[in-house]
Amino acid sequence: MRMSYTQNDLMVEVANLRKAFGDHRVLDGIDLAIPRGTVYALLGPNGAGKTTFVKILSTLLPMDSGTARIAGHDVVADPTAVRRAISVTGQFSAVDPLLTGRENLTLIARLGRTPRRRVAGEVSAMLERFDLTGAADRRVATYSGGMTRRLDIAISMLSRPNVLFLDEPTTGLDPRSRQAVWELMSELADRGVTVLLTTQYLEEADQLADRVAVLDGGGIVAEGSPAELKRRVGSDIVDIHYGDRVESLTTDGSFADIRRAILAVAERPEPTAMSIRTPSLDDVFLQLTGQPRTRRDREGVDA
Ligand SMILES: Nc1ncnc2c1ncn2[C@@H]1O[C@H](COP(=O)(O)OP(=O)(O)OP(=O)(O)O)[C@@H](O)[C@H]1O
Repeated sequence: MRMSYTQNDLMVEVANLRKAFGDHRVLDGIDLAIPRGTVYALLGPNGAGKTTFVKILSTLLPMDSGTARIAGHDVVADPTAVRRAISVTGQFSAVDPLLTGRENLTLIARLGRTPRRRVAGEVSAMLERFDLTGAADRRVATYSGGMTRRLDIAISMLSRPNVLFLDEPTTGLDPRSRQAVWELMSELADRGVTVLLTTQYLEEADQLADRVAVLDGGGIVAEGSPAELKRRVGSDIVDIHYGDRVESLTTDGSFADIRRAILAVAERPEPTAMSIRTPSLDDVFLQLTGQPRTRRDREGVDA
C-alpha cells in the first residue's frame, strides 16, 4: 500500500538547505521529507529554483549549507552511494541522436545493472511501454521532442533506481504521452520507487502526486496532499466570466456565501457567464503567492 510507511523509510531528507548564486538566494532554508514509494511534486514557477534543488540532491551542484540525505546517504559525505541510488532525467535530453532508440537503451542497459541475457528483452519491453516500438530502429535525430523525452525517461528507468528525479518530465509532451508518463510514474511508486518530480503544471501535481510542495521566493510556501492544499483555499469557487476574462471568488461552499459572492459582482457590467467549481491547485498557488501562475510565468520568460 503506497502510503503506509515508517519514519525509517524516508528516501529524501532535506534540512535547512541553502544555495545562492552571488547575491541571489535561490534556496533559502528548505526542509523536506519524502517517504519511500511517494510521488512528490515540487511545484513552482520559472526560476523558483526547482532545477537547482534537483541538481543539489543528485550531487551535481554543491549546496552552501544544510543537509540532504538520499536513501539514507549523505549527499556531501557519500555522493557515490547517492548516485547509485538515484536516476535523474533533466530538462534536456541526454540520449545520443546518432544512435537508434534501441541502441541508446541497449548501451545504457549494458553499462548498468541489467544481466546481459536480459538486456534485449528489457530493452524491447521498455520500448513497448513507452510506445516507441515502431521507431525503435530509427535514429533518435529523427524523433519528435516527445519521443526523445519518452526515450530519456525509459533510459533512466533501466538502472532500477530507488529514487527517481524527474525535472519537468512532461514538458513538451502531447497529452497522450504525458498520460503514459504519469501512469508509469504511478506504477513505479506502487513498486516502491520514490519519485521527485518538478513541474510548473498544476494539473500534473494534482493528478499524480501524493504530496506537493510549492516553491516560491526561495522557500516552500505550502506542503501537503493536493486535497489538503485545495482545502486551504476554501470550498466552492464561483467563476464570473466577462468574455475571455474570469474573476474567481472563493466561498465557504454554503448557499449564503455563494449568494454573497454573486451579489458582490451583480452591479458590475455584463458578466457573460457564471460557473461554480471546486478549487484547483491554480487557486492554491494564487492564494499562497499572491500572483496567478500564468502571469508569473510570462514575467519569468520576459526577464
Ligand atoms: N549557475 C548559475 N549561476 C547563476 N545563477 C543561476 C545558476 N543556475 C541557476 N541560476 C538562477 O537561479 C534561479 C533558479 O534557477 P532554476 O533553474 O533552479 O529554476 P527552476 O525553478 O528550475 O526554473 P525552470 O522552471 O525555468 O527550470 C534562476 O534565477 C536562475 O537564473
